Amino acid sequence: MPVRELSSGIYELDIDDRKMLATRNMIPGMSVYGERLITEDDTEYRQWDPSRSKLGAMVLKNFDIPLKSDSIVLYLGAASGTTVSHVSDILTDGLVYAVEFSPRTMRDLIQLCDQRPNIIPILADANKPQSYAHIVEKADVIFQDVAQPNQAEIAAINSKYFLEEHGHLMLSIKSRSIDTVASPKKIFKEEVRKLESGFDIEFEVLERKELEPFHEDHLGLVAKMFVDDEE
Ligand SMILES: C[S@@+](CC[C@H](N)C(=O)[O-])C[C@H]1O[C@@H](n2cnc3c(N)ncnc32)[C@H](O)[C@@H]1O
Repeated sequence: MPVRELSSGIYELDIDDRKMLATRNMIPGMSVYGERLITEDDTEYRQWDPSRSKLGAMVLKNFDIPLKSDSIVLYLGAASGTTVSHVSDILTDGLVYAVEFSPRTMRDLIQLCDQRPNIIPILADANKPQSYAHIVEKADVIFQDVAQPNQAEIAAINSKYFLEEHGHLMLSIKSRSIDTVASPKKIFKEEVRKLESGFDIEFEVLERKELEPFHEDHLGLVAKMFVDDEE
């Protein structure tokens, strides 16, 4: 079975002429959300369903994914850990701080963390980074999937607290969480404008693409914090 590494720790498997996105399973034999496990050359892979993961969709939309095996990641909107589990597979020498504010969902996430020591679960509101600033270290990547009307603002305040100077912000923006009637394109344009110049820190947007057909009315975005090296 042909296996191709698309990005650090992210693979495309060719099974019966069908391409499948996957990560290497950190805990062989255990699936997390009923996904398929495939073994090839003594390595077990876990199927990664892009329609259940904005990050998975961003991989298939050919974003340049800034995750490395030793990255420190702050993940906002972890839910029960579907996507966080794949980030955990990718970060063989790194760590993911997973923030989620629903206590019920957090219970599932904690079970996942029992098996995966590189996930640190944090029950907190991403609007209040000061409430977890004593736990979280500086991050190479902030990934945010909170589906809230003030997504850009949440991204900015967390970046201010936690993003390394040359780190990356990855964002999934759901237009309907911001405005149910306005056109998604208009909403995305305004969110990009806010990130570029709406806060006291500025971002340089490196890539932005809509996540269809995997997620309707969602924009994926990768940005860098703007740092004036001449100061
Ligand atoms: C779309 S789901 C995330 C799915 C997840 N990223 C995945 O791919 O597996 C959004 C999650 O963000 C959480 N959330 C929303 N607002 C939040 C906030 N202010 N702070 C922390 N979590 C939040 C919700 O409870 C929900 O679990």
